[in-house]
Amino acid sequence: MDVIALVQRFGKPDMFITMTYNPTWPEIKEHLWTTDETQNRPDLISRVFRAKVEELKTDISKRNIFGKIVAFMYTIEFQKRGLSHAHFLIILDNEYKLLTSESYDGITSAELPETYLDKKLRSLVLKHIMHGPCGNLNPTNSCMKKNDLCKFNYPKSFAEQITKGRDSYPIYKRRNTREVVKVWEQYLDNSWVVPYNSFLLGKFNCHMNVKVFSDIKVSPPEAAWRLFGFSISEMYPSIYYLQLHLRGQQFISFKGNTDINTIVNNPMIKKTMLTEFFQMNRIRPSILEKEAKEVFFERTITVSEEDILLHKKLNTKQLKAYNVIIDQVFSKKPGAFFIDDPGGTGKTFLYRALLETARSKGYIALATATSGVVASILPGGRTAHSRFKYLYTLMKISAATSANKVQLQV
Ligand SMILES: Nc1ncnc2c1ncn2[C@@H]1O[C@H](COP(=O)(O)OP(=O)(O)OP(=O)(O)O)[C@@H](O)[C@H]1O
Repeated sequence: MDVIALVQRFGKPDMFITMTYNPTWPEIKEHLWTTDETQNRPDLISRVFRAKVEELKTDISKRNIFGKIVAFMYTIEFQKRGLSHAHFLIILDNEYKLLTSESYDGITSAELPETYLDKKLRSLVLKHIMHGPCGNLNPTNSCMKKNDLCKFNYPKSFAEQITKGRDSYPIYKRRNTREVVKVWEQYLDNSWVVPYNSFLLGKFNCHMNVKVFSDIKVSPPEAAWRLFGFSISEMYPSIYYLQLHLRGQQFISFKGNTDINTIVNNPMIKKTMLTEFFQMNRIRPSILEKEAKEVFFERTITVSEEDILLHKKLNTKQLKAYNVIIDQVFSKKPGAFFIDDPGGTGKTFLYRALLETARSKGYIALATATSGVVASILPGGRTAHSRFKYLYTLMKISAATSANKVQLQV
């Protein structure tokens, strides 16, 4: 989402750089103990790799090696076997955009450097930059898909000059010089060279893939979408990051020429999104609101026509219990009653009559049971743990005490 926000503000990225750590970096080698192996020193690898990433970041964002930038972002990823790599996305300032495929040539190359020109660079390309090999030369390479093709489309076709592909991504200049180099016991030519930047490869001495796509054109629907200024992302509910701070230690912004007293006396500087979030939670009567909902729920339980007549149908024993309980309820004195009789003798029938009588007179009658099945046969019934938010601790319960109990509270 953050990257989309950057793209929305500054436009599409111009360059994509992947830097992979090199276990043979001198900074790693010289700090290994004689008994150490690189793979056993993730602490050292991480520190050195971080230093390299920081240096690359400085090259890009402060030394402006590709020109002035308006935005960049990077992520660090770790392959399963631990190879750390950093992906950088760079958005160049309009003035520095590379608007023709030809102008990419100065930034990236996808050919073997000529031996006599730069021996060191050539050895680095052979060491870090050659892809795979894959395909017939090495069918089990990790880039091979099920259809026996390389997912990065290597070996690439030869090209006399840099051109734009059908998808408007560049087809890099990879001339067929007939020159082959022996890498990983295979003879490889320019079709296996991953696009690289000579300066960065020379400086960082590691796998460093540099792709440029300033020139990528947008499709007509995308162009129209952007011209209309339609939003390219939305999320519901919205998520905001709140900047955390201690009490009274929030960042404030003010104009340099503002009098300090004016700043200090401005009531707005005491407010931040975080303080207002706390304030909102203080004001919002969330607990009261919940309670009000519960009361509303209980008061609006509909009593069926059948239940309204129940008290008139009670048998002698039921009526006796009914009268005792109802008298107690309407006398507004507390009381507790335990109804017991064999199954099917009319206990639930009695409870429903009691609930109806109390509710029809405007009382709140809570019907709870220890099991959901029993609760479901009582009008407005709920399990006791749900209604009263009991916290149960698991323990061994004897058969006698596990029988379902019904509780009516008025
Ligand atoms: N006074 C009554 N008049 C008509 N039908 C009744 C009366 N009392 C109970 N019944 C009916 O008898 C059946 C069993 O009653 P009820 O379900 O209330 O028993 P119970 O004691 O709660 O049973 P259990 O303990 O198994 O849950 C129900 O169909 C109920 O409608």
